Amino acid sequence: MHLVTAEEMRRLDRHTIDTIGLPALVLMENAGRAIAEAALALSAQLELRGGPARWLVLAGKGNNGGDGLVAARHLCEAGAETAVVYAEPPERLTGDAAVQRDALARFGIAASVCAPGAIDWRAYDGVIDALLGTGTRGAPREPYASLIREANASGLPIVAADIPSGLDADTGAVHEPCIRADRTVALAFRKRGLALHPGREVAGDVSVAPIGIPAWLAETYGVRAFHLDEAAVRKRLGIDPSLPRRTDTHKGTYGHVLVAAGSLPMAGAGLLCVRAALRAGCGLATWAVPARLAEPLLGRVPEAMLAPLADGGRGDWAAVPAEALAALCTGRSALVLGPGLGRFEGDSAWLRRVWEATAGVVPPVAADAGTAAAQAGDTPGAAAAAHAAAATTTADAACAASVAAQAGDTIGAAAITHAAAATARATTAADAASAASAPARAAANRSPKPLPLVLDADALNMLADADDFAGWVKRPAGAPAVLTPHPGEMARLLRCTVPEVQRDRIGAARSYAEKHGVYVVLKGAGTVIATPAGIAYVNSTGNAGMATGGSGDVLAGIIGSLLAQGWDAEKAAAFGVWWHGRAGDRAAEARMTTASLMAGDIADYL
Ligand SMILES: NC(=O)C1=CN([C@@H]2O[C@H](COP(=O)(O)OP(=O)(O)OC[C@H]3O[C@@H](n4cnc5c(N)ncnc54)[C@H](OP(=O)(O)O)[C@@H]3O)[C@@H](O)[C@H]2O)[C@@H](O)CC1
Ligand SMILES: [K+]
Repeated sequence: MHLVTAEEMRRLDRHTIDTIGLPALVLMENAGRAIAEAALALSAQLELRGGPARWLVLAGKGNNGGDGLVAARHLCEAGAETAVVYAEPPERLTGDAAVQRDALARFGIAASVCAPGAIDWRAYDGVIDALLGTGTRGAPREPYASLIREANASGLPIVAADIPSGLDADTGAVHEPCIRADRTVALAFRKRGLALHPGREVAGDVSVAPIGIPAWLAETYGVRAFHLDEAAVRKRLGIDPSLPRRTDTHKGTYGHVLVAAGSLPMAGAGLLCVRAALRAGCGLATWAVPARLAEPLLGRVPEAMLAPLADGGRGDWAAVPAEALAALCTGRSALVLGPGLGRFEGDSAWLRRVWEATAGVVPPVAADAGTAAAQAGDTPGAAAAAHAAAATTTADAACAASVAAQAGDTIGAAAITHAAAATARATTAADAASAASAPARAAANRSPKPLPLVLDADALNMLADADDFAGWVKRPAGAPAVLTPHPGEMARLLRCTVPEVQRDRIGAARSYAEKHGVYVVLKGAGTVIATPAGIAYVNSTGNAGMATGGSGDVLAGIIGSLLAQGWDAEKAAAFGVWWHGRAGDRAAEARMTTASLMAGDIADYL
């Protein structure tokens, strides 16, 4: 379940050898035996030409090579025809690998030193790659490089010892050349590079073989990265993926998510997000949209409630005051903000107001009455009143009034009626503002209730453009923020390049999460979830068919829904990602090709 770096692995090895007292040769013996067993299991599945399986072991000069030599002995003992090719003259092997070299010679196993083009690959049924392991630095040099290329070109099944040779064990970067394995037997712990893209694509089926290094040692040494598979979901996160429910529950038990998403050109993003939220189990979902979208969207998701926000007839968010949205948060248990939102003038400051309102902060009342009304909006009525005060048309004021009415805020509704009437009488906005400001000021004395927040898509771009983000209020424990960037958005947030993000995805997500006290879901093959405490998960589910428009909107809806159900952010983000990928896999299985997958299918297979 743990994912280790090469350096962490070295420390765990050393502790086992020096402190626990297990000789390194015992670990190597266990490693080699596990590799041989994986090879034999593979031969049993292959259609061999009658006789015993013929295995070729490619051995490097380090301990990875030593593992391969042990595997050769065990294969031989099990009756397989086995040969060894050393990448370098065997005299260069030292320490435990040299012990294995000598034992192998006494066993009578055929061994030779590689020479370009000398191997007749047709004489074998499979290859054990024991050339390079966690001691690799940079791209394989000659003669390793040629051996790797030839092995790949042979078309033979390859079992890699620990990692495919040429893979960066820490980052998942694939050097040129790199072994393309059918199976990888990870020794003691899965190396990070086996879980991260593109490394996991060259590793084939990965199994983890215990070799004598105790699993608990990883905790002792502070290993804080995890492979997110079903075992981790059950054991580490403590979640039963069937999400059983008690019978004596009702819709109020499962939270109420507010989704603020969609604009005229991207209304579908909101549709996908809110549908996914409902499929992910929240009791109620309200979909806040620019008012112009409300009518065309009526009935599209009958299970969700629509909350139109006065938009000056634009169909986007540019004219929707942050306070009007913040006001809708009252009585809701999580907010998802971003899918299909679009960008507009001053949107970073707009986002800050939503951020602070959902973190439970009331901005200081400004001197100007109109601004005060706009900023004090911590209850539906007050904010809607502020909105009405700012409204220049009767229609907008009426829309704001309906928000207040929906929220059941009678003071606010009265203020709005007043403000709307003022607007209708074509008096100035200042008149309307003063009508609204009294209840707004009264409301300012009541603190808004904080709630969890999911930021996706353009909300992340707004955040990236906020030069003052480091100074934004820290979120209280019950109101975490989960950010769901793709690599481009992550690069904008970190102010670096996409290749820099992709080179170290765990490092990128983790550094941002720790620095800003947020949860980061860095999307892409092997989605990384990082917590403010420095824990990271690398997801194992999902497929390339999910690289399609709307897939991220579905994920944001799932995570928001789980947060609304009261899950803590680490569980909501990690399980949400795993579930999203799992649903994508199930949806892909139902089609002829992953290429046919659409984001809506993912929501349907939750
Ligand atoms: N107790 C333990 O430690 C256990 C370890 N175990 C096993 O040991 C593995 C780690 O072993 P390791 O540390 O010896 O390193 P390994 O990967 O075999 O290679 C190092 C050699 O490669 C060379 N080399 C480096 N880069 C290169 C390049 N680009 N191109 C070409 N050559 C390159 C480098 O030579 P140098 O450059 O230093 O001259 C050095 O000689 C680990 O993955 C697991 O399989 C298990 O048995 C369990 C117990
Ligand atoms: K290897």
